[in-house]
Amino acid sequence: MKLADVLKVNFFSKALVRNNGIARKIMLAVVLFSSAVTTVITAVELYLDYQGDIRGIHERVESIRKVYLPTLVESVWVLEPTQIQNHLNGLMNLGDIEYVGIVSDGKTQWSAGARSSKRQIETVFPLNRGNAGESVMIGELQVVASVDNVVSRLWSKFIAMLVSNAIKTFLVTAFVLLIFQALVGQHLEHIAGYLLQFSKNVSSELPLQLNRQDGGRWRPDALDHVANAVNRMREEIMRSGAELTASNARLESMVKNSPLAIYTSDLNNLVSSWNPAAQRMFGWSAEEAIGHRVRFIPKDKAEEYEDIATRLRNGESLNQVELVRQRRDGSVIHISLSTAPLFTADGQPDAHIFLVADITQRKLAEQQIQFQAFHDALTGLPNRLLLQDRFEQAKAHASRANARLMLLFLDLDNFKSINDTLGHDSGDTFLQQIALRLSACLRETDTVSRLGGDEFLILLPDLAQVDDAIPVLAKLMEQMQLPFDAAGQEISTSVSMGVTIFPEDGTSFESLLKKADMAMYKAKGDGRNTYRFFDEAMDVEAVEHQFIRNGLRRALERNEFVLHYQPQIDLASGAIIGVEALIRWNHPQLGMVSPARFIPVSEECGLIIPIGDWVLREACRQAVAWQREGLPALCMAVNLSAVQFKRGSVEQSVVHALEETRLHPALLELELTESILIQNVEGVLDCVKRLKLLGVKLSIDDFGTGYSSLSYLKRFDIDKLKIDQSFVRDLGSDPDDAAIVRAIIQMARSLNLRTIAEGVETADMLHQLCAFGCDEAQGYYFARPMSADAVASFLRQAKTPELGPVI
Ligand SMILES: Nc1nc2c(ncn2[C@@H]2O[C@H](COP(=O)(O)O[C@H]3[C@@H](O)[C@H](n4cnc5c(=O)[nH]c(N)nc54)O[C@@H]3COP(=O)(O)O)[C@@H](O)[C@H]2O)c(=O)[nH]1
Repeated sequence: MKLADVLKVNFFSKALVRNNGIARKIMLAVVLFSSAVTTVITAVELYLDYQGDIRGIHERVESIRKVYLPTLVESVWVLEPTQIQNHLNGLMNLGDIEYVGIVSDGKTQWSAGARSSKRQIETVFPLNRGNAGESVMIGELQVVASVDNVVSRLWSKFIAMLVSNAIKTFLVTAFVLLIFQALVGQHLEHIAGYLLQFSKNVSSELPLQLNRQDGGRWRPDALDHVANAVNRMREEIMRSGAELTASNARLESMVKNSPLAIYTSDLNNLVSSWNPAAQRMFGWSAEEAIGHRVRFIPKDKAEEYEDIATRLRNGESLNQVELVRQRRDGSVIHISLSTAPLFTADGQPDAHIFLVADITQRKLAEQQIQFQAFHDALTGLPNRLLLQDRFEQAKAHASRANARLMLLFLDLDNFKSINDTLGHDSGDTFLQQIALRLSACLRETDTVSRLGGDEFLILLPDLAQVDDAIPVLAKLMEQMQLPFDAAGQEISTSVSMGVTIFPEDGTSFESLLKKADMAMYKAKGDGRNTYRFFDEAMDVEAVEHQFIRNGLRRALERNEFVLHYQPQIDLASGAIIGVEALIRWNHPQLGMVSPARFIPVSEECGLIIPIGDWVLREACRQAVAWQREGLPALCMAVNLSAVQFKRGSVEQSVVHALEETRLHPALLELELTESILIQNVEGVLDCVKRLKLLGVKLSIDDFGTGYSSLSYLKRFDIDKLKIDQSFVRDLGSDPDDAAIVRAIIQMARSLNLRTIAEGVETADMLHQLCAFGCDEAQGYYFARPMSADAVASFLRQAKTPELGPVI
């Protein structure tokens, strides 16, 4: 815009002044400054003028003294009134003199003019005349000068100056404004317009160009600097804007693709944003959720929700709080919630952000793990941990109520053989049925748990007295004997049960459990299918049991076992035809320990397998050793445990022992118990057949105490029956025992089996046995079990005591 164009603009146009604060301020500043300066200068000028005018008056009055006074004095001396009056009139011509008068003798004698002005300067000159060398005062001259004219003149001058200065100020102001508008204002407006446009459309605006020619003497000037700064700012904003856009896009993508549900709500809990994961997690779409309160609080969680809402209102943040919510379809979802308040620019909370992870799977897994941690996987029954927990609760209650608790330790009597016979799957089904039946026998407040294998533990709480539980025990025993159906197979079983009572038998779970276990073993030992209450004697047995169990493995490693041998006599010839190998444990502290004490323990813990192998090898080795010493070949009888048949490989052990020692198989006799032959009949039968094929002999130990079935004697191809010493012991006194012994011998003869009587202690017994036709005998009457060396000596002496006219 050129100056000419600017001049076309009305000074007081909207653009220039009315809506232009800067212009107004410039105008005001120029006016005020100019006015102030003008006023000061004018005042000084007027003051100096005033001083000059007053000084002029005084000079004129002074000129009267010098010029007019001598003439006037002469005129007054000679009293020439006309001349005096002319003088006075002449004085009136002097400027600003408005009155002159001559006062003599106290009276104004002559005067000219009048005192009319408001402001006056009055001067009095004495009229002195020399006369005869003396100065005589003949009157005085009063001169009054008016100051009004001076003031009036100055006032006019002031007005003129004011007007001229006002015009000058106005013109200068207008000029300054025009110059400002031309040089600055229009460009500022242009910059303002540009920035306005830029703010509306940041990305598409070109750089700022000022509407003026480039170059010039004083360039670059402030406007160029402003324009450059605006352009730099534009670039910075565009760069930041691009970064912000990219960052926003990233953030939006993150929120959109986040596996976490992310949503925000205002302070009234109205949802303000809702990402796709929130839709997937809760079932409400963004359209349905935004602007509403999402109803995902289950009814029973209202209180918990209120608590959280209060904490949020108080500005708290929550970090990974685990909660239960419900989806749109009402299904339950477990979530981990983190939330924090959001703030406005001035720091006021105005919303909340929520980050939610779906932890349903994890929670279910945790519940599953929790369940598994406290339950038995096969039967679903509580496990030992849970039972212990319930025991502790019941104990606390019983202590307060002075009541009793009962702990029952159940063990199935024949589960091992059921498992072996029917297979593990059927065994598992069977255990599940046991669990169901046990649970059905009990109250809701009782707890049945499975310890593992075929062991169950039952807690009966709140018993007023022990007798109250007797019907429960009887019912359990009875129910367990009813047949079970496992995978289409009917199975019969029974249980042995040990019972302990709180507080009589102990107060801690561990001690009651241990004692119940002992009582259960006692029940087993007493023939199974029964229950036993714990008593202190069991405790002693159990301690010893544990002591022996702990020492058994070490005994094998340290060669603490030895074999003793008891001779077996042929009653027809009186010759020693064999020995029975009987194991002993040479215990470092207990001395020689009887097999009756440790064999059952070794059977229980499985160590009977390596021990049995050792016995076989050692017995065979000794038999060969005696032969090598030149002693007669003896038949070596070795006891086999049922456990060796069940868990070990008897056949392999026998083969190894025979191969290793080169003992003739016909000189090895294996003593089996009846119980071995009735378990897993087919398996044992095969094994026994193979053993027979090897050429070894088989005898049935303790015959008469078990099933005494004739059929298996035929099937298993048994060679000899060993009549149990319990019948032999009272042979002379108990006719029943005598009848049994005779019947066994007769039956054996009819089956072509040999018989041997064990526990023969007296000659009477021997004679009676001979009379019944018994083939062989063994007992203290002939010899006690003895060491290998003692047997050798015994054989060498070949001294069989009083066999008499043996048969
Ligand atoms: N599986 C294995 N069992 C074994 C082994 N060695 C022994 N045993 C079994 O231990 C039980 C106890 O045996 P033990 O203390 O050796 O008693 C035997 C004899 O000492 C005893 N006996 C012999 N004659 C008499 C007698 O006149 N009176 C009397 N009171 N006792 C006598 O009898 C036991 C022999 O019994 P048995 O085996 O039935 O012939 C015992 O059951 C042994 O079987 C082993 O190595 N493995």
